[in-house]
Amino acid sequence: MSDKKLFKRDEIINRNSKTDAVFIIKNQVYDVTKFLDDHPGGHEVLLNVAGKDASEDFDDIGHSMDAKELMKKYLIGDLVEEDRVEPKKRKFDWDNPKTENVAETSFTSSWKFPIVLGLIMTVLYTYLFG
Ligand code: HEM
Repeated sequence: MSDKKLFKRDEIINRNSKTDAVFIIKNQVYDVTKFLDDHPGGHEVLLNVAGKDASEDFDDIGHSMDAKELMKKYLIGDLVEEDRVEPKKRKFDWDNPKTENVAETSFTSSWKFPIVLGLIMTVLYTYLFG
């Protein structure tokens, strides 16, 4: 445990083989290469998520407390601060708000138009018939 490392998500993507199987669960990095043959759920499920974030898959199974205790043995480190995500949330690029740059709509199609039109009509009505 003393040699815990910090990893970037990019460093893990290619670690998805039988001889090097690493995945992420809740921002922590696990090397399960030596566990593949011993996993009660089989090695295939682990290889399927190797190189990826397995948080949801791990939770979906509803692993026991024993399993959660056992996983500590395979913990090799954490994700670097900027690659972490809030638990239960999918990774989303909040740092790139360019999509918010929506062009200004024309005045006639905006919500202000009917209000202004209504005001003009009211003033006109009062002026003519009031
Ligand atoms: C280091 C990480 C993991 C450890 C230590 C671990 C450990 C275990 C253990 C001890 C069991 C027996 C049942 C239990 O005690 O809950 C189990 C079952 C299972 N695990 Fe994992 N597991 C890990 C990761 C995963 C991941 C990432 C997946 C899915 C992608 C997965 C899928 C399964 C499945 C399908 C079963 C069989 C459930 C059943 O037969 O009902 N496991 N695992």
